[in-house]
Amino acid sequence: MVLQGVHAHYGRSHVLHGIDLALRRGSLLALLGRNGAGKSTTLLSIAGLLKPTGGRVLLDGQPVESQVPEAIARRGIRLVPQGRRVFPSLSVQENLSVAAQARESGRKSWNIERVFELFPQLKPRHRQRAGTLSGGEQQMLAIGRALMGNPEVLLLDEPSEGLAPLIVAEVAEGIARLKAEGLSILLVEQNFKLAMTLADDVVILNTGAVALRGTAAEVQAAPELATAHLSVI
Ligand SMILES: Nc1ncnc2c1ncn2[C@@H]1O[C@H](COP(=O)(O)OP(=O)(O)OP(=O)(O)O)[C@@H](O)[C@H]1O
Repeated sequence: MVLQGVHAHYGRSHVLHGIDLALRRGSLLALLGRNGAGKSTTLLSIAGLLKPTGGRVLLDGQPVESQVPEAIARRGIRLVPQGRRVFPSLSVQENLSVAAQARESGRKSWNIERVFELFPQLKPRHRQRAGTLSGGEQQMLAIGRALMGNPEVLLLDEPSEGLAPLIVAEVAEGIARLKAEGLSILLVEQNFKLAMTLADDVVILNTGAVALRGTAAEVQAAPELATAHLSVI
């Protein structure tokens, strides 16, 4: 997936100023930056929930930026939004089954059992209402819902937010497995260390523009160049 010069506005407020990035197939790109840098807006623009006001979003070389969100999802781009947003009054199983969508992807298709293999602690809770799950379980369920659409590209918006370190490690383990299976993942994170354990490539935004880009190895070699643009060290 490639973004070429993507601009976005909220009303008159111009928040993305020509974002270029390339997510290589089967890799994980960490999109970092301070609060308000434009990370969530970038994900919303890719998913079609906020229409870009300029530029292109290409999936396998085909532009998708003018399509409606449902069509973009069917093309294989799925967003796990910030704050999870599972259906609180539906059970775990119902949350997953309503999200199921067959899609020709050339890889093993997702079903509820496979989601439970990825995140085993969801299985004993399959009848429990999603609103009563812990934050970590809700995050796992939100990722599972996206997987039920058999995506090629997963957009993850701060999956570690508000979770205890042990739970963060479990979610991260699941994300690493998805990458190993060949999914392409765009990960927005405030947790720099976590992002660096998962990333192949890094893009850092500052006030709606790319401030730094490189491979994870390049950023690891000179982390101060990255952390200068972040709130946390
Ligand atoms: N619905 C909205 N209406 C108007 N302005 C918005 C809206 N959502 C975000 N913004 C503004 O757009 C800019 C980018 O916000 P965005 O949420 O993309 O940042 P972010 O990097 O994801 O930060 P955070 O970590 O706080 O979510 C900020 O200046 C923010 O105040």
